[in-house]
Amino acid sequence: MAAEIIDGKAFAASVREKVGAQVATLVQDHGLTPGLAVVLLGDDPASQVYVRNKGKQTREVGMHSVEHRLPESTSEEDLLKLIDALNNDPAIHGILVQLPLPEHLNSDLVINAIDPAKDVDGFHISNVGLLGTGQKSMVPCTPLGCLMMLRDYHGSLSGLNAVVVGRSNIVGKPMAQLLLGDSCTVTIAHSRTKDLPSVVRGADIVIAAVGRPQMIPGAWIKPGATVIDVGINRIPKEDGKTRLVGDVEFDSAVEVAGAITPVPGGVGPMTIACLLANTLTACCRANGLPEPEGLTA
Ligand SMILES: Nc1nc(=O)c2c([nH]1)NC[C@@H]1CN(c3ccc(C(=O)N[C@@H](CCC(=O)O)C(=O)O)cc3)C=[N+]21
Repeated sequence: MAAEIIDGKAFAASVREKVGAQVATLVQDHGLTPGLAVVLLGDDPASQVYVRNKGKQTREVGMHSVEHRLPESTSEEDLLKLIDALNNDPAIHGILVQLPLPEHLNSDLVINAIDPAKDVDGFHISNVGLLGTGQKSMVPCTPLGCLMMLRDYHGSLSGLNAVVVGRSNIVGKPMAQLLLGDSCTVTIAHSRTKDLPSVVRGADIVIAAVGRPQMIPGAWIKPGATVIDVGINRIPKEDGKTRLVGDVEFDSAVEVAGAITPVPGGVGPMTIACLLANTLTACCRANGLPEPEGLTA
């Protein structure tokens, strides 16, 4: 029997609706408008895709949106100056510096220059440490979106075997922390993992975040497992155009899994919705207000 399709696009719309409602309350009751600043250097194609949808959605939920597009050649000094200005701007509650940064910049240094309270990507070393020790933090958007969909589908995740394929700082590692926080038994697999198919076959939950198109076939999936496909890969079609595929071979996996997220329309839209949720959270915390409901980890 074919898997249930987890509709990330619809789920993201419901998250944005919640965000929008709580933003309206903030504006009305407290005269506060959450503000998000996105800093983009150069013209990385993946980042372009992301920015296109993001600015529009930020305004749609009633937030203040600022975009800083800088040349690829921007110096570290100039970028740090901009971050410092945004850190000190009371109208800005969230700062996102698009990754990857150009080669000549040290991304660790740049990310760690962001005020951790405004680090809506959750990439600052303080937020990484807080998440790793189970303390209140800003949680990276993609793993947060995956967690929301998993909780919605399963109810409790307690005791489930979760395999995260991919060990990046932006998805794999924080995803593993969140699943551990929800009492999953977590395995982080990667390119050097021995017998990856059998590791994946042990999973009740598979998080595919390797960045290799259609790498995980249905034959690796345990029947009935939940498959969350984080990959967004553009591959050529026969007609010379391109199409988006995930890290999972959808057509075979959908026949075996119990539930699966599609690409596009799965994790991607949830990432942007969670960025808006994090901006709202940052605004509430900055003003000593209660955490937004149903939008944090
Ligand atoms: N600091 C930082 N944080 C990020 O979160 C970040 C980043 N840098 N750099 C670039 C990547 C890329 N990324 C995407 C998010 C959503 C979609 C998305 O919504 N995709 C749609 C498809 C869009 C299309 O049709 O092309 C979908 O999956 O359905 C795509 C890509 C966030 N990124």
